[in-house]
Amino acid sequence: MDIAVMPADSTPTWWPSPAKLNLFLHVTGRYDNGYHHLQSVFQMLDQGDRLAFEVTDDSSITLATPLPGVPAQDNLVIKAARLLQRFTQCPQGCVITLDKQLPMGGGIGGGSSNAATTLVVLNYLWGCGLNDDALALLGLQLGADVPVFIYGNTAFAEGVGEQLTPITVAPACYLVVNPGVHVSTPAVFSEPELPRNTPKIGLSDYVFEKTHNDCQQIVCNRHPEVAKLLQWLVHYAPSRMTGTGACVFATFSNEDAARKVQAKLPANWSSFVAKGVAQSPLKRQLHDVYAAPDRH
Ligand SMILES: C[C@](O)(CO)[C@H](O)COP(=O)(O)OP(=O)(O)OC[C@H]1O[C@@H](n2ccc(N)nc2=O)[C@H](O)[C@@H]1O
Ligand SMILES: Nc1ncnc2c1ncn2[C@@H]1O[C@H](COP(=O)(O)OP(=O)(O)OP(=O)(O)O)[C@@H](O)[C@H]1O
Repeated sequence: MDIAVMPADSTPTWWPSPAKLNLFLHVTGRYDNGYHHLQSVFQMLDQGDRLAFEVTDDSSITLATPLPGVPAQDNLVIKAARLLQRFTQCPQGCVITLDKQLPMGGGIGGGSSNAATTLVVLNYLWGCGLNDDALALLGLQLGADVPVFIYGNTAFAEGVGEQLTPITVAPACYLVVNPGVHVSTPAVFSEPELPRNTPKIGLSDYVFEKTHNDCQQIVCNRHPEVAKLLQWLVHYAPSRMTGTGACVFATFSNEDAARKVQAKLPANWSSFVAKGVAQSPLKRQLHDVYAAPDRH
């Protein structure tokens, strides 16, 4: 899989829905409701899915491009649109087109990012007038990873992943590889052997080499293909699993180096190369739209 750079000027208007990586993931505790207290760096990427929205005068919300295996009412895009419509009592509806490029359930945030793009863009197109804080609170109802895509910054995260502070990390190009196994996020977080008391670090202490992913060992034990992929990749570059997997990323200083290793990958592992960005392409496009002199 090779993901094309998302165009910002094609017709219909496509809106980016970028992927993220968890550069590290420490589980530092557990809340009474079963959710875990995490520390992480969310790295925004310049690659991802894209969505288009056609506003309708009636209140119907339709997804023109259903995802195989995901009923429309469970699709986070539909859930996000309905949530915003209900919360703002918006009388309008929409037809949504989702161009799915990212592997699903890979720990790269596909569904959460789709939900965030839907909230951000419909807020604009429907003229709801909510600010990012309000949208992030709404998004949190859909998933712990939605707020970071609303704000759209590479960020140090705490809480369940919703307490976000922008962070500057070294520029890098990532080879993201999908080992092709499905890892259930709730299953990883309910594992008795999951380390749950990693000492907290400060934002300024973050160094890739001094951090880790607390979920990685458990996923490697349960899914040998992930362990095999990591062993293969670390031979070429610093590598780690993202989120609760199953995707793994290797870190390079430039695109050429990443593409050289991508060319050597065994054929059974799909992959894409992406640059780390400080601000998500969604936020950049939105900024341009709001800044345009002829916007209505
Ligand atoms: C692990 C990460 O991928 C890191 O980016 C995310 O925090 C997961 O975010 P997400 O997929 O949006 O997660 P949610 O849909 O909110 O939760 C899925 C499941 O993961 C577990 N979960 C999630 C986040 C968290 N801080 N603690 C948890 O224990 C819960 O069992 C929950 O039922
Ligand atoms: N628009 C969507 N895109 C992808 N998955 C969706 C979507 N809507 C609902 N889902 C469901 O959510 C599940 C998780 O998908 P997703 O791609 O968000 O996982 P992920 O990359 O592991 O996310 P995270 O890193 O946030 O945990 C899918 O298996 C699918 O059943």
